[in-house]
Amino acid sequence: ATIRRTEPTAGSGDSARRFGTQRVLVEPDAASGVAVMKFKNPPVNSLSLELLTEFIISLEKLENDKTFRGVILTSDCPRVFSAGLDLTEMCGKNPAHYAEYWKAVQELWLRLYLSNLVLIAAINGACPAGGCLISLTCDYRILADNPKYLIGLNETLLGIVAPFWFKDTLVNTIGHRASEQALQLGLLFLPAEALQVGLVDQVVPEDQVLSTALSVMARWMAIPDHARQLTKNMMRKTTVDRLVKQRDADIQNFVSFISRDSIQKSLQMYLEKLKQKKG
Ligand SMILES: CCC/C=C/C(=O)SCCNC(=O)CCNC(=O)[C@H](O)C(C)(C)COP(=O)([O-])OP(=O)([O-])OC[C@H]1O[C@@H](n2cnc3c(N)ncnc32)[C@H](O)[C@@H]1OP(=O)([O-])[O-]
Repeated sequence: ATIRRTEPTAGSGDSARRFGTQRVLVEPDAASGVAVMKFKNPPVNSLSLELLTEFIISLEKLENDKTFRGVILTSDCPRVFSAGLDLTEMCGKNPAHYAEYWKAVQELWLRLYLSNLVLIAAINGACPAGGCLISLTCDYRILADNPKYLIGLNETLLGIVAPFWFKDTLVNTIGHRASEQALQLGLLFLPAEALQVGLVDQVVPEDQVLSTALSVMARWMAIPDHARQLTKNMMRKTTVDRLVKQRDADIQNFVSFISRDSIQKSLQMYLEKLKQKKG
């Protein structure tokens, strides 16, 4: 059954009113059935446990509200869509924390990848690693044309390995050979390169990212939901089932990998490098 929450929703006739949480702003438009969801976890929208949790709650709320058929994911932070998984959640913590964190990452991916909603990523900033993964779960990706807005699964550059379901999501989008290179080299693509390899569907001037997302959304919304949803399910369910079948093993695997001294050292060095870069 659908649980209605107390905050005003577009269904209550208050379509201009924002709702959401501290780190996930939701701008609903009841008339069109589209909500814009903006990540607001400054400075770089790293996917902390809090952001993941709030993201899952906001998504569930929209999924349960029949008013909404489409969601545009974008960033409220200037220049960054999302810096990916929060390195501080994976560094210097205990195994129980790593397990809880990883479960939340899995949960978000599982919900996004098979969402009944039309999801469009309006990528208005840098989009590495986990940020790229989120965009890859969407049905369509639009990237702002700015040479600073690199996108890709760069995990190997940090000395870590993208899990098999990150890999599957990439392979489903750009194919096996391109993924093989992109993953091993930890490639971060410039907008034109991302477009060429099929990592994004459109590159547009920065000030047109959201308006383009809205017009693309109109096209997707013109398709009967039922047929579109079943088709999406047909395309993606096998990939999702692979993780569902071995969720616990995947958590164990992550915990033992991330707890290794050598991995902790590389992550700490990477974080240090990020901090020094600032000065
Ligand atoms: C098996 C696991 C799979 C892993 C998947 C992943 O997603 S792994 C993730 C892989 N992700 C990456 O490789 C991306 C790493 N990040 C970047 O490349 C850049 O931050 C940027 C291009 C996103 C933005 O550039 P910019 O010049 O606008 O910003 P800036 O660089 O000056 O940073 C500002 C502050 O944010 C901090 N911080 C940054 N990222 C993270 C993070 N993920 N987490 C936590 N903190 C992070 C940074 O230290 C600094 O902190 P300070 O000094 O204020 O205390």
